[in-house]
Amino acid sequence: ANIGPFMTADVNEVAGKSFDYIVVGGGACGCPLAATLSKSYSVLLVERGGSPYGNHLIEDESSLSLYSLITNESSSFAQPFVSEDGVANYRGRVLGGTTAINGGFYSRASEDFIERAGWDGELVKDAYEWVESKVVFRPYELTPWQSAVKEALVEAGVTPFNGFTLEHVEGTKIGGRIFDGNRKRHTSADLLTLGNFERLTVLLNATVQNVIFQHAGDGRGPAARGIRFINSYNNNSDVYEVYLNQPKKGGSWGDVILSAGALGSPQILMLSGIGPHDHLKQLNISPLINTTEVGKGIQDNPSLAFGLNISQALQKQPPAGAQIVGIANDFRFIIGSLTVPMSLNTTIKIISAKVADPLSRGELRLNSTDPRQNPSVKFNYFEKESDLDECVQMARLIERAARTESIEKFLGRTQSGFVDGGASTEEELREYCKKNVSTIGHYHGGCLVGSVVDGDYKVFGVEGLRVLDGSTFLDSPGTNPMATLMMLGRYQGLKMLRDRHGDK
Ligand SMILES: Cc1cc2nc3c(=O)[nH]c(=O)nc-3n(C[C@H](O)[C@H](O)[C@H](O)COP(=O)(O)OP(=O)(O)OC[C@H]3O[C@@H](n4cnc5c(N)ncnc54)[C@H](O)[C@@H]3O)c2cc1C
Repeated sequence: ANIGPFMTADVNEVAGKSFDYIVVGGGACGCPLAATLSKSYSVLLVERGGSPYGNHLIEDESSLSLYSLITNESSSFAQPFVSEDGVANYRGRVLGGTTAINGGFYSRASEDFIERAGWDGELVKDAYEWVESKVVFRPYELTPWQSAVKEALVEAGVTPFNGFTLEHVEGTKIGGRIFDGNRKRHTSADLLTLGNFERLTVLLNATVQNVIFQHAGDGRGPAARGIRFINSYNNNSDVYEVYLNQPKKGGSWGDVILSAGALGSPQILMLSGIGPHDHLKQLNISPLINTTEVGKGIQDNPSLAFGLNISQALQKQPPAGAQIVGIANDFRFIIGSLTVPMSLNTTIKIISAKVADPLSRGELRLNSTDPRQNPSVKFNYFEKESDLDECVQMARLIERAARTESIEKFLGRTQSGFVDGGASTEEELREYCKKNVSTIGHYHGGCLVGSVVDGDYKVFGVEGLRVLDGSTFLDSPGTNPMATLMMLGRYQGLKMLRDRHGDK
């Protein structure tokens, strides 16, 4: 259902063909990028998963996170992975990427983030608005629970109350959502409908293995000329290729752009021979460029989830995302509440929060040369002592919010604290953080701007290859990242069109 004329899952329709641009990964960033480039050029978007359309586990807010009860590593649309730290996590494996499985809360980056990134403020604004015109909705009515959460956050000192805003401002706010008024999820895949159908091809169920390079021999680095991919879901070893179009006389080549996410893009670079050579040698991958920084700097925001003590009647309420979020303690903590599944027909209400700017960073390495398998990731939560100090303060904020009158009145019960009645000691909370650190999926980094890619997201040392997704971020933007990732796909697509038109 709803599969556009430009989508196919038949490899034979595209194998051996050439396109002006090849985008790898149809997630938050890849879809708006492919749609934008298709205005003037032929574009192939290759996605390892299937279509999100017609899948109620993706589309219905009342199925939020139900996938966590039924996933498997090799085929489900939410691919589970456990980091070496022992924390369970997910990555989208479907057109729409992680926007098809996330909490759906939408918030722009701060002006400060945009300035530090060196982006053009006007173009950023246009790009956000383009995204918002299609997939972002304002919750006109708060659910009774989210109303209580709003009161509780204000009572806990997360002030001022800012009403509805898409901006990253201190205090408590009603934010945008990718769930519409009928509680139906929209994903970044909807942005493809803003592209030019004549020039856009989307290939589903195809996992990209590596980039094909040509050695120009003119003193410049090797140049990307296409990609190799395999079928995601059958076990045959057939490998297919597609190529970049040869430019017309005097013209320039297009690019291969990796938008496979913080785990996928460093993985494909390494499988293409771009990474730390000593590591690639262990897997018998022929080295191309010794970029030791690939896979480095990957990071996740340490989070805590506090399960509220609720009645059996409330446990029957369906899953639901957040409408309210608090930005607390001088932007250091992001706090909100979700209703998440415990079993197929019961839910629990959690207050969860993340440390917004942790200092600890980790590393991604390959486990195998099979691109269908998860790479191994270690986030090194709390490697830096200050992140643990932050976690303790965040735990106290959560306890304070959980023990407000607003929450107790709504739930009709007194809430305890993380460790005891809510008066846990510093030492107890430190131990608690170490043992119970969790994630809200905002992991990023692995192909950082400045070390793996330049300011135009071009991979250092080679021609015609870019990375554009969360793997390029040093920090998670704003309240949460998807808004800025979708914006960036549009923004960078427009810049690439301008730069190339300028060439002509
Ligand atoms: C549980 C959870 C809840 C979240 N909640 C929110 C929220 O409420 N608000 C918010 O702003 N953010 C949220 N996020 C984060 C946000 O969704 C992600 O940061 C964002 O989607 C990442 O975008 P991306 O483009 O980097 O990667 P993705 O969106 O993950 O896209 C990568 C795409 O590449 C594809 N791919 C990977 N490897 C290959 C390959 N080899 N070949 C072909 N295709 C490939 C994948 O299948 C995927 O479609 C959440 C994340 C999680 C996990």
